[in-house]
Amino acid sequence: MTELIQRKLSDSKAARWTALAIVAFTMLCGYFLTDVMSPLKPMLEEELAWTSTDFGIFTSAYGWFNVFFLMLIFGGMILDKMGVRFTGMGACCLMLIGCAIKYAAVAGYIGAEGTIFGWKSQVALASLGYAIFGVGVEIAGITVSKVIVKWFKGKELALAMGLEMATARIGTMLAMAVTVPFAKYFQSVSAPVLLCLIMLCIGTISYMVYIVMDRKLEASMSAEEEEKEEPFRMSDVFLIIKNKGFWLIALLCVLFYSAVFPFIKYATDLMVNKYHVEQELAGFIPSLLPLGTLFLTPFFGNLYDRKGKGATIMIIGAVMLIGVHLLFALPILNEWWFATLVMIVLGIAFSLVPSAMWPSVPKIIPEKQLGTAYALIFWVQNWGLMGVPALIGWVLDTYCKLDTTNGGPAYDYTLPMIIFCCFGIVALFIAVMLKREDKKKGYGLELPNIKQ
Ligand SMILES: C[C@H](N)C(=O)N[C@@H](CCCCN)C(=O)O
Repeated sequence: MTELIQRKLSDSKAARWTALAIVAFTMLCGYFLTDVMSPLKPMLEEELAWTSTDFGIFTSAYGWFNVFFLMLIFGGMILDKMGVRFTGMGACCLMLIGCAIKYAAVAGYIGAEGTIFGWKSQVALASLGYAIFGVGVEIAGITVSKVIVKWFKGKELALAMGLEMATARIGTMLAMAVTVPFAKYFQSVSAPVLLCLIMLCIGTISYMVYIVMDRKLEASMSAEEEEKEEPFRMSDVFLIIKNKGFWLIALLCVLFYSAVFPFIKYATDLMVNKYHVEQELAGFIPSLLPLGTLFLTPFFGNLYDRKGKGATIMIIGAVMLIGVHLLFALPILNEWWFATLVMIVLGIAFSLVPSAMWPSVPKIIPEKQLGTAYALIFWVQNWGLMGVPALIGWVLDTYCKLDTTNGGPAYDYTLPMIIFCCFGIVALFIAVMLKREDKKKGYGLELPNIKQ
């Protein structure tokens, strides 16, 4: 007797890891452009006469449309209604359009003279481009999360998410490492943005290849499986926001990421002011952080897949975060090697929490609502990513300025570090509540992701 066993495409190891590699590459290209302008700040000031305020306006533009126009939330709903193929391509197009506008502005093809709303036209147009790109890359982020759940649910879900984050962080590291030499080689501050545009085109082509795989995956799913998938309804949004577990994850996300991403923006300055590291070498110590997460995020993801303990991993990460910021705040061991050790511990914490947090969302929210749920979490997180750097900047200017003999600005970083530490304390409290909620509701956060 022959038994017909229908195998889904995602049951093939080669197929699902190939799908992951393709979409992770698209994210690498997106993360590259996200951070490409940071190392260029001095060149923008010298060559294009940008001020720090111009740079601040430009940097904050990333979140404008996502936060104030709720573009991310609409993106999540479109994702759940229209699927990963349509939304992913839409996100790639937005990234391309945004990057093209940004390049045209920085290269001086548009807005070279005059002002818009009192801002230099060039700054305003580059910001507009970055704001459009910000919508694209964030929607791409939630789409790729849903893609990974589609292929890896019940399998190596956390490892796959960890590898995707690690690949994306290569984009961040490339931005830090190659941008300035590239701009200097071509003697043009806009050359790295053009490189990003080319990379984004390749990233978009790579997503088109994924679309072909996605069609094949769906064709390989049994009719029964497809029928089980009910369509997304607007009322589902209320089901998500009524879910306590969802809010605990969203709060943990905004608190945790607010204590890491904005900290990185000030970390070089902290190394100079507190640990007396030379300006030229000061960026090296914070750069260890993304480097460490490259290896550790997939490692902890794999651990979560096989052994479980997701809620416990998040608690440990939050405890480490508190310890790190406390050590940076205390007036002890103001030595570069001590700062390096503490930064390595932060790298471990920054691998622990994301490796457990993102793969835990599908355990709390049904798959058909996942796009909207990830979008809502990103939206809450974007408030922190936008507001906290501004808060720390204001605190530094208002309360932490020191008198110097050489006339240059110097800061006492104790208060900002205490603020970061407080985010960690509240994050720990939320992580403990999440573990209790998991026990009550049986989400399975402490269980392995791989079903035997
Ligand atoms: C900045 C962005 N909103 C974000 O949170 N990115 C996360 C990765 C989230 C996707 C997980 N599949 C990050 O840690 O970079």
